[in-house]
Amino acid sequence: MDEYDEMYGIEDDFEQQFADELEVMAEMDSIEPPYHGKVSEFRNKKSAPQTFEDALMSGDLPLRNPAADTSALDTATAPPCDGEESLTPKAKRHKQDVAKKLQFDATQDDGITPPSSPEVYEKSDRSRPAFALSLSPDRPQVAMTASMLDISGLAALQESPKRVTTTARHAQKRPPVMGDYVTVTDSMGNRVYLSKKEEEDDKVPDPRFFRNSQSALGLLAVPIEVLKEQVAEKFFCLSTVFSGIDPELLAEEDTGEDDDGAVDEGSSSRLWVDRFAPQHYMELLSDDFTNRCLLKWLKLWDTVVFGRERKQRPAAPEVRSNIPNAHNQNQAQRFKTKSQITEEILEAELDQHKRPKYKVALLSGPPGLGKTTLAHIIARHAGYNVVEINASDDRSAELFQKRIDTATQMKSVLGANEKPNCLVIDEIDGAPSVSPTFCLTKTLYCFGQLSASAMICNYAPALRPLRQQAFLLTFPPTQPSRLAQRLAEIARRQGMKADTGTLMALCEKTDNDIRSCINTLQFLHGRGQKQLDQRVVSSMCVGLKDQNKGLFSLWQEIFQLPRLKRKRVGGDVFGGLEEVGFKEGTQRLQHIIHLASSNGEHEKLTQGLYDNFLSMKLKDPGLLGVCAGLDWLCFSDLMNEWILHGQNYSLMRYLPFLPAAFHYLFAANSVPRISYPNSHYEALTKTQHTKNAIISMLAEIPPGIRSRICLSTLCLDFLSLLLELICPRLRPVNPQLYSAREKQQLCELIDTMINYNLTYRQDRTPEGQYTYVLEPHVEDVVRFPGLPPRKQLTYQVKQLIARETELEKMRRVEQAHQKRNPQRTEAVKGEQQVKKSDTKKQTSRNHQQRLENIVKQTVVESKPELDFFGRAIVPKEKPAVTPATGEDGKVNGTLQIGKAVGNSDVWFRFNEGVSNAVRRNVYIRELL
Ligand SMILES: Nc1ncnc2c1ncn2[C@@H]1O[C@H](COP(=O)(O)OP(=O)(O)OP(=O)(O)O)[C@@H](O)[C@H]1O
Repeated sequence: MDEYDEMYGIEDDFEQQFADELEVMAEMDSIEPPYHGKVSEFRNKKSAPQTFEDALMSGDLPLRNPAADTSALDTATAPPCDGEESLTPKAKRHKQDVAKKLQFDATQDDGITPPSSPEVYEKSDRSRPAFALSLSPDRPQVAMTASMLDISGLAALQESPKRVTTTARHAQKRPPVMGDYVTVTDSMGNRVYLSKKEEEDDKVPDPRFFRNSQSALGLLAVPIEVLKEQVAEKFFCLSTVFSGIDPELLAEEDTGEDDDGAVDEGSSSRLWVDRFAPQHYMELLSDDFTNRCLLKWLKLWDTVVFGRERKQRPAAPEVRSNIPNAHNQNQAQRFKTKSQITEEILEAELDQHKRPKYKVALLSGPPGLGKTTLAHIIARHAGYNVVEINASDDRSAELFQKRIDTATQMKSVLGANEKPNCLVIDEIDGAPSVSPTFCLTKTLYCFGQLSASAMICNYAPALRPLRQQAFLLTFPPTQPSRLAQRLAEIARRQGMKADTGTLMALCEKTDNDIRSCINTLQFLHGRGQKQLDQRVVSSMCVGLKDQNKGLFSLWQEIFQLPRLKRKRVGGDVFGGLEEVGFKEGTQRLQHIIHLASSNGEHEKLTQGLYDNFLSMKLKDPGLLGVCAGLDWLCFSDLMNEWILHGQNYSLMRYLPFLPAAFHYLFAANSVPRISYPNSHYEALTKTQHTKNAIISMLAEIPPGIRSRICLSTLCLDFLSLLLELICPRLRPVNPQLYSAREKQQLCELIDTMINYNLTYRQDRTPEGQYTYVLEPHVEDVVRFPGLPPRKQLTYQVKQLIARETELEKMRRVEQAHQKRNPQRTEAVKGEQQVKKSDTKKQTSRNHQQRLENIVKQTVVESKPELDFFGRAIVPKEKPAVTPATGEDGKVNGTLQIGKAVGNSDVWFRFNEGVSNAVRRNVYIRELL
């Protein structure tokens, strides 16, 4: 308890307050040998009395094993010495007790209180530190081990390599303003503060002890570094247990030294892929062109992100000077390298905001080539803060979108991360299917000026829309020589011996997968394999991530003999297995089965085999191979059916044998030309189309007929005959000109067509010609494509049939309607007639009015009738009729024009002129 506490009567209840924490920390450390005591045990244990001389001696004594030397220090109270390791926290003593028990009389029984701080963390061969403590010049100087003075955390200093001296000269009544100090209370209760002075020491102090003693808050009994190491060790032990690597062997490995002779303990437990991961651009193994392109694309953002103007690329003068004329310039333009073209595209395509046209870069390629590593290194290299999202982690589109928004719209404002973000979306092919397309497409338009984005994926069809908007970079395989060189370096640093040939074989085995190669090396090293040879590598079963080849390469491998064995196999497709020998044959079989099973797309694979096997170069005049292949296809089809019907998926293991059989039947030396299989899709579409046509035809057939035909009967027996029936010989003239027999034939045709729900519909060909097609289009069901129909009706006949069919349908509908509702029909008929007559009257009235007007306006000039010689003819006497004169004395027009015009039921108007219209004789009686 210090002065402050004494003044205010505050009890030092640290132990009570933090008892639980101390307990937990003590338990955590209790597993560490050799101290197993818990805090509670220490609390209950009374420290053995220790004389000051003892303490002095123990401080000056060379370090001993406390177990062996129990006399010097009680095990419970003694600080851990070299040769022992204890992380167990010891009970913290009340400072007051310590102070009170601290006697400077050598004869006093009350010894120095054992240190409360247990921080002895690791084995050390450092000499035990000691303090020279002088209270006052007139008192004898005393030297004591730090372990004896456990005051205010001083105990921690005991492990410090630095020697700390406190002298009475520095004894002050108040705590010194500067520097560290020790508080000392004598038996009289006087408290003084002693400044601490460090003695020179050659050894560099371990920062963790230093920190713990001086700047730590004392919240942790064990420094965080030690805890981290312990966690790392435990994690490593667990990971090795799960991965099957003997931890003891790896422990051995951990003690091994690299060429520098020093081993970083933390790094020994790490995976080699992490340990030897490249840190700089120059350490990348990926193709230089790809690296440069990505860097260049990222640098395009510099103008908007960092405000740096882009340097204009100087023209290549030497190239130009070498080109004498325009023709050669054109040639040079034409023969630009791929890198030149891509770089020019990258330079040219900036939008109006000076941003690259493609806002995202999409890196694709087989696994383990270092795509993610490249994205990280390039982004860091270009001055960005890398924000990585693993798209396969977020299975919902919303979450994925949220993460992207956070990464693109937020920016760290603290510390070293105060840089613009570069969003790296790893495994984008594993994102929820809608996410990549929609979320990212959306994001592309929202991209602020602070973000660029790189996406890493393998191959996924879901990414097709995204590919159109992204700067695409396809990773070529890593060069085996470069990879082997890197592997050799890693092996050398780990003390493994491996020649280049072996490492090249490893590269080939893993398809140049960096991750797989390094992991294999570590695995072999962990098993104690310090010398690698080809035999070891070839006998290894190397696990590869996503090792499935594309369908095309798979078909190619099936139809092509492996390169090494080509000469020996020859062209005999049946004798291949015998000739190459059982072993090689088995290997090929295994290889193809493995490829087919890892691909998983059995259906598509089989379709490819089916579509392509006949176009292979076969030396098989008897077609025995073809028959065998078809047998295998049937077998596979049946198997598939059984699997799906019976849900017996254990049979699926037999499916990859079909590709293996095809390999032995049809594989040849030449490179096969494989086309993507679409016959199945075409057949499926056609079947669907045909079914739809038949179903729509059957749907409208009257029940009386429908009951006698079903789908299969219609297709197999009936339809071809029906199509013959509906093509009678009809003259392409007006049906009114048909003879009675022809009319009868037409009636029957219309009847048949309606009964089988067939008609002709006008259509337009792509060339723009009008034509009539049968509706539903059932002709395709029974006719082979490309063959002309046996009988063909003319356009006019089809038009006639279509029209008559429609009319007949309407008539039938009306009849049916009438039959169903005769009274209502009568009433409607009556109404219609009344309406008709009304309309007629109305019409005639209108006409009458118009005619009357015309008649009124007509001025009939009465000219005297003249004879041949121009003499007036005297009219014969007529019966005396009172001339109907109007009130105005004019002669009535009706009388003069006659009844025919004014009051007749029939009237016409004559239009002068010429007409080419078809003329017909119309009798008045027909009009009445
Ligand atoms: N030049 C190199 N030297 C050593 N190790 C490397 C090198 N390049 C990559 N690696 C290591 O290889 C491993 C695979 O790299 P990375 O994850 O970048 O590949 P990837 O192409 O993204 O693979 P995936 O498609 O499976 O995600 C990483 O652990 C990385 O540390």
